[in-house]
Amino acid sequence: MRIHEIGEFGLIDRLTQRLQPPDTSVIVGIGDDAAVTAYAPGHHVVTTTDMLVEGVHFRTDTIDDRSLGYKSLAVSISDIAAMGGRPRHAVISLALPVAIDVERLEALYEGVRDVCVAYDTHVIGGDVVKTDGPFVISVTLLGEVETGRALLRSTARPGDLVFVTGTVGGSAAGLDYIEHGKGLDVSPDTSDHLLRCHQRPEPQVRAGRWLLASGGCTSANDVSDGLASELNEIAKMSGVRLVVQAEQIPMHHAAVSYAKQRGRDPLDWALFGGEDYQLVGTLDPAKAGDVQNLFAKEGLPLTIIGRVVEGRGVTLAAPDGGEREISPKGYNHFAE
Ligand SMILES: Nc1ncnc2c1ncn2[C@@H]1O[C@H](COP(=O)(O)OP(=O)(O)O)[C@@H](O)[C@H]1O
Ligand SMILES: Cc1ncc(C[n+]2csc(CCOP(=O)(O)OP(=O)(O)O)c2C)c(N)n1
Ligand SMILES: [Mg+2]
Ligand SMILES: [Mg+2]
Ligand SMILES: [Mg+2]
Repeated sequence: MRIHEIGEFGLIDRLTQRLQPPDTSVIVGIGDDAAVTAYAPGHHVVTTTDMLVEGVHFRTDTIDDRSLGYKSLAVSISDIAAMGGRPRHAVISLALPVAIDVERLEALYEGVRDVCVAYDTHVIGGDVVKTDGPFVISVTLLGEVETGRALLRSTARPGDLVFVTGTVGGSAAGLDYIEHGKGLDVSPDTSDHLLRCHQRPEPQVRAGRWLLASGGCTSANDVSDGLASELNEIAKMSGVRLVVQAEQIPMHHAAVSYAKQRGRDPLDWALFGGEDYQLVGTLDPAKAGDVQNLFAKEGLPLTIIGRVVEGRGVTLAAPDGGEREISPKGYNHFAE
């Protein structure tokens, strides 16, 4: 069905029908000039926004519409997780080429509902406009964090340990598989994992909440542009140098085995690929053991990959003792 058959308001009705009902934090939801929301006492509001543009962030051959809906919010939920917060309310704006099928947008909103249910988030409004350009999805997400407790990029200190949650490199491996992997003999387990990493990233809200609660996390950032870029952000904003051991960087065996089939170094995907939506940051060395025990008890993977020293920049150390500088190369929208 074409959008002109139901009009702007018909479309909004069809899409918002797919969302979960609002909770008591939504005082005025979809339907009025603006939404009114309540936040828990003793909390600050955490706000983040990101755009996804067809051709830049996705194509119809790289992701299905329902996963795209899921991922559109997941990338913003990840930023709230990196602040140690809880996601609460989302605003979604769509710039739509007039020929786009309504059914595609309905599938998109089923994915939006899936991720909202999984992360206890409510869509409280949005906007739809037509465009002669590409399909654009813009998400603004509001969350909450205990007053004065947000995890920052700027507070790592010499002596701290560097950690990363989960595994990295899987999303870039997934995109490579979509674009180049079809003729290769890749096991279903491997392709399932890589596709899931790229198309259905799971933002690390629980990890962020435990990092905050532990009192042992001295800085955090989420991995959207690649580990190299995110580590450099922490180093720059904290005025320190991070020394990372290459062989400690956690990569899933699916990404490692697929890289071998492609004749690629999986470490390049981990460092420079991006879209892993894991958390990277630093721990107070006196509390790092407790944080590791806590994460083990909660079944949340966390790996120590290096340490913080005086200076600036990021060093990658190899097992043979060799060291090289890791520039903030990664996904950069305006790189040459
Ligand atoms: N057009 C803009 N106007 C104002 N602030 C912006 C703009 N684009 C990005 N920022 C801010 O710059 C910072 C870094 O952005 P970005 O690298 O996109 O962060 P992230 O990778 O976590 O999404 C954020 O605080 C973001 O809000
Ligand atoms: C078709 C397609 N090409 C390339 C990519 C890879 N890619 C696009 S944007 C991006 C980085 C993350 O997006 P960005 O807008 O920089 O998010 P932010 O850092 O603001 O969170 C990556 C790795 C992709 N996902 N899909
Ligand atoms: Mg951003
Ligand atoms: Mg971020
Ligand atoms: Mg980016």
